[in-house]
Amino acid sequence: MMTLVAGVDSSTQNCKVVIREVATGGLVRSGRAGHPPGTEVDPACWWEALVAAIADAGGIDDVAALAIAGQQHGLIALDGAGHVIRPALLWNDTRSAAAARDLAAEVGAAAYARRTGTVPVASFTAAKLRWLRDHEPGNAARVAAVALPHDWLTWRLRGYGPAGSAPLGPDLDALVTDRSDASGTAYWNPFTGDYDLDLLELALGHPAIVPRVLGPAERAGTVAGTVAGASTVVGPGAGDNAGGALGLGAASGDVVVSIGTSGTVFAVTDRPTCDESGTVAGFADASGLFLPLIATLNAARVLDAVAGLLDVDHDGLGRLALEAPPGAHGLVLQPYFEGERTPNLPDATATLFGMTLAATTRPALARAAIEGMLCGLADGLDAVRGQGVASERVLLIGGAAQNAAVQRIAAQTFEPPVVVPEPGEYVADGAAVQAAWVLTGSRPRWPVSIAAEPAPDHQPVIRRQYARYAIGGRLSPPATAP
Ligand SMILES: Nc1ncnc2c1ncn2[C@@H]1O[C@H](COP(=O)(O)OP(=O)(O)O)[C@@H](O)[C@H]1O
Ligand SMILES: O=C(CO)[C@@H](O)[C@H](O)COP(=O)(O)O
Repeated sequence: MMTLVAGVDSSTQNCKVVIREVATGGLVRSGRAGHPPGTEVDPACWWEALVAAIADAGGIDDVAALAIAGQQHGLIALDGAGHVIRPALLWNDTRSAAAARDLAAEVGAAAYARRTGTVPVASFTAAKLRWLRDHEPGNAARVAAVALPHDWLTWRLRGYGPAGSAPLGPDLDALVTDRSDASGTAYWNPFTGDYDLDLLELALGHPAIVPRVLGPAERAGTVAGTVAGASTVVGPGAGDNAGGALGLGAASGDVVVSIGTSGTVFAVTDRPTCDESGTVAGFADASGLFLPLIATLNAARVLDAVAGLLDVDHDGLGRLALEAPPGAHGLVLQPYFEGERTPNLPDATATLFGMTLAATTRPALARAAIEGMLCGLADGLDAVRGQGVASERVLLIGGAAQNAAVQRIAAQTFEPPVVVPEPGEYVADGAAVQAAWVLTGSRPRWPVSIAAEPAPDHQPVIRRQYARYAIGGRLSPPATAP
């Protein structure tokens, strides 16, 4: 009989479940369910989506182990009885920008980076705790424990929750997490592997329980009968980007560029990084190593918005974009629709530059949208490379990576060769890899095939034009002059 494992990606827009065979990695079943929009979400919606996505995947009664990866940084504040105090503040909620600046100023940016590998920006959990202390002191005073989305879902799945609504009750000491998600809190130290609880207290104003950090293949427990039998082993889970790296089996020389709700650029390294400018976050990965990363707030949804404006679907947007030449006749979209995190401009809005009569066409706008989104990621790639990370190839994943025009324009924007793994849910796959690792004690190396390798076609005009309109300065000089 096949031994099956499940991996979950509780991402910003959806919950996705894959069920794979341990021996081969073959996909057996999958499911998904939607999440509500917005940057403030009741975690109960994520629990409902998890239950629905598991049901959509045919249930997990025949699954031997499961792990949950999820969107990073989101603040789930719990009271002493295990109740969620207020809707979670997500990674892309920028109301905590001033709180992040305050924390960085109080500790000193360089000292903060040396203690956590990161300098606070609005996305990080510590900044959200400080915002809570400053704006909702009554709620802040009630905080007994702080969890991230994947920690809380893992706790719920194991049977914990508010008294009366969960079989094992509100045991806050049973909360667990992993290194990768702990490293996104800005109160965990990737150099020592310990929490820096003075920083949590500085942010929140008082101590709180934090999830115990498990190793990459440590058991979190078992499912206690809510959606499955009692024998399904549960892994520690991971932040979604670390999950993606695990699912791809990213190795030295691979830089992953993910174009989902967030845009991210990251690589697995054997040494932690410490960027005192705060551009590159010095995260941990899900295999015991490290994950230097930059994230942008404006990625696939830039294309969703411009496709909507042009009244075309994603393929139509791609077709239009390829009708315009590289550089889109000088039209540049600086795509800060949601503010921006890299560069750190939380209050910015999007701007269209270079409008001439020749450039004011549907094809030029479609291309400018794709180029602008990719230029933000290319600047991030330079910053990651600036931390000494090798970049022999770019692995392009995430919803928008399936778009043929995005693939082709990526090969015109990034300098390293671009490869596109076969369409898949690599974050959920990484969680499934972890589940198999926890179950068997050895990390599986399931094959990942490459679906496309767009021909190298670097077009310096794209980044040169974009850089002309940069606000907040370039993140770092390009690796070679355009
Ligand atoms: N062919 C496509 N071209 C461009 N964008 C796409 C395409 N397919 C999906 N998307 C977009 O990708 C996003 C979802 O990507 P995904 O990586 O699943 O995101 P997340 O994990 O952040 O929820 C959505 O905004 C969706 O509209
Ligand atoms: O904030 C970050 C990484 O630091 C984001 O990457 C979130 O983890 C959300 O990811 P998606 O939902 O876009 O996959």
